[in-house]
Amino acid sequence: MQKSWSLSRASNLRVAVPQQSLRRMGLCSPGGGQHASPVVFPEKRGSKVKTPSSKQPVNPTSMTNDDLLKSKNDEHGIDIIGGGGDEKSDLLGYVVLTGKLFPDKRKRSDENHGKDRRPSSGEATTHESFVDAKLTSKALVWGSNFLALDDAISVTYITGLRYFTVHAYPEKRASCGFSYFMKGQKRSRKDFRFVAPSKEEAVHWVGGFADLQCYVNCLPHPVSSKKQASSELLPVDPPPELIFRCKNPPRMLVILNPRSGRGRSSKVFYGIVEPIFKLAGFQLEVVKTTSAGHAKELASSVDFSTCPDGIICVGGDGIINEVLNGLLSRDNQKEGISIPIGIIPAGSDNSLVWTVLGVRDPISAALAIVKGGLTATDVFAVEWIQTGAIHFGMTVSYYGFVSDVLELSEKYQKQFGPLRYFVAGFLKFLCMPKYSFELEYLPAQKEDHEVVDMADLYTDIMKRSSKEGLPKASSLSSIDSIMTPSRMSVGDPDTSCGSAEPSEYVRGIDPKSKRLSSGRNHVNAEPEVIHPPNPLSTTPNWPRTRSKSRSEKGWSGLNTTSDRTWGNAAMNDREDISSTISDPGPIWDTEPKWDSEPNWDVENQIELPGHAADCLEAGINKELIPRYEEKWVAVKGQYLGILVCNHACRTVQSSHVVAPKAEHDDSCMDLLLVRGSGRWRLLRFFLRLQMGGHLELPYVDYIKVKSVKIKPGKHCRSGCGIDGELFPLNGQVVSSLLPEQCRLIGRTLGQHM
Ligand SMILES: Nc1ncnc2c1ncn2[C@@H]1O[C@H](COP(=O)(O)OP(=O)(O)OP(=O)(O)O)[C@@H](O)[C@H]1O
Repeated sequence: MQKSWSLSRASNLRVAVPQQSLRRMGLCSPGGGQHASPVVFPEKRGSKVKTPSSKQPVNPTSMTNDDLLKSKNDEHGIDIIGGGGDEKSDLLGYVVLTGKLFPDKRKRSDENHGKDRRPSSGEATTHESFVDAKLTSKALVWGSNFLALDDAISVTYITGLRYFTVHAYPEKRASCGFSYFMKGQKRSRKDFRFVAPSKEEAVHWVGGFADLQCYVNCLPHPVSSKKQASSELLPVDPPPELIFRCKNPPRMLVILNPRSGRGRSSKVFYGIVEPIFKLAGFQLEVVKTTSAGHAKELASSVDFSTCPDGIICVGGDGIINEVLNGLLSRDNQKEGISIPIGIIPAGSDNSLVWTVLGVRDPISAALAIVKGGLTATDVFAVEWIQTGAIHFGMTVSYYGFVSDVLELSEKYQKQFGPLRYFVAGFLKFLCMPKYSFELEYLPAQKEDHEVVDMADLYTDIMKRSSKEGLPKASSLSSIDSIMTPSRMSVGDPDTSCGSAEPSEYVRGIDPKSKRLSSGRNHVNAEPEVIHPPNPLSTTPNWPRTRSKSRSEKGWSGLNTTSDRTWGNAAMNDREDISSTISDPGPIWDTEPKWDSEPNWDVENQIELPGHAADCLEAGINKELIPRYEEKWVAVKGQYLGILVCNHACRTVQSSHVVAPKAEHDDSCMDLLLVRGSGRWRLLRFFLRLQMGGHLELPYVDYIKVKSVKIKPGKHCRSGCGIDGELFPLNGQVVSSLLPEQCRLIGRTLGQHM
């Protein structure tokens, strides 16, 4: 009877356990999770460990919260108090184990000495001293107390004793108003020690935690270990792995950037994070980087058998980017991208882990890693068309003002640390140049899946990047060496030798050029021009007037205007008008600034791959060349900024996001265009960004795209920032997603079960 319960319990658990890294979820005993606990205990006394009732497993989705609470109260008299009872019952999941426990709140001096401290009379010897306790798939509930398993790291149990300790990092409760100031240090360690009515029941409780993938640190009984030392003939406790279905301790490589966060990353790791990993039984090999590029080198060459469970990056977004590029520069890139990446935020900017997993403090990040699970995340590649160099990223690539700030901020790294972006931003703001770009983008639409064969792209880009080697990731601290030609490294995008032709990768994205490259260069002229901002148009300076712009709003889905439904179109219109008063003016009300540059079209002709020649050959009026078969949209002009976001890009300083509709795994990138020039526009943009209203500005376009090609105007000097790394932008780059996603370790806290 009891055994069959064990079996059903195990199978229930298997259903309940989320799809965590299977490698990480390997079980100690040979049978893995397939067998029942070898330990069978008779039911005992009034405080027996109860088998789940016929109602169980409790399916919280099929019961109302009231039902759930009522049934719990009826069965065991468990009183969940503290407000938000409904909320807590939602958190309970299904019941794994019920029984009695005595919460031992006294400080233990004998904790690690293995003495089975007998509760003093009146403490726990009587049945009444124990409280009802319940272990569910999501929480441990005892009396009126509640511990979410998401907050629990591990359980320590000394074999043969009847108490055990649950180690946890619950959130500190901040009195209202103070929570803001507690950001980043909301959790602290708490050890909960429980005495079970008997040793057998203690084992059962600990086994329940093990079943729920909580690491069990099982220590030998000190007496038996002493005896064992003195005589091999004396019986010893059975090895813990025979009792508990513990998960194998994960083995990982830690790459720590000691320069991150103004040098605080070592403190963060050794002082805060490492103890958590130790408690959770992790086996870590820690390597501190010695220079920029070291992390990439490590990731490109590490033997995965030494860190089968992943690589943990301690630092900012820069170190993660290095690791990603290192993994993708390996011979076996598919294996490289499949290696899970854990992130401990310890740098000045940690947008990736903050946005994707919702954690921004090191303790929560470590908890997310301990809890496991994987979060698939898109990876984008930026390719320099002329050189063929490729750099990968997971957060954002940007051009214009922001990349200039990134460049200038390098100068102030030592003086100002994380504030350097603000200082550089202010200085750049005072002497702001004009940025002109030509860009083409492929809006994300259903049909795009048919047009773009991402698998081909992937094979191609992987083959090429493997053969040619990826460019060296350049840190902020080595911006000078990137920007100064004489000091450029071989792998840098700008110096790599390559064909001036767009690569196969680019052709793959652009079916037109793919066709041309394979000699099939006929044009299927369509009867209708659906794309007024045709870059090949002989009519200069579109869009010129407000009325034209308005009419453009009627196009279906292929232009920036219609894509503004992500913003607020009505608001845009109002903003358009108001902005003419205070602004230099919306782009369609005044001559666009780029119009004032003489001979823009002569100097900055858009050279669509093969397209112009094709048109001329065919003798077709360029104005009438339809482009919608490819669905690429081409625009050009002055842009304060171009941001191609892979996820929402939450900034550490504010709770607002740059790209509100972006998802890290939606196979799309979100293109943000801040049109025009001038300080006032820029200031308005940043102010509205702080309030989350930047998309409503009339000069901001927001488009979901599959791919973007960006080329700086002739007199435009702008870099290309990728996840905080800066590269020169001399010539066209194309940004697209890889079909393979990388895997971040952890899930948004609270979504583990
Ligand atoms: N030991 C090292 N010495 C100097 N630079 C390093 C070292 N290790 C890594 N780097 C470089 O430091 C850069 C920044 O790293 P990271 O993003 O981890 O920290 P950060 O504090 O967020 O810094 P930043 O804000 O400059 O990005 C990376 O681009 C990386 O190439």
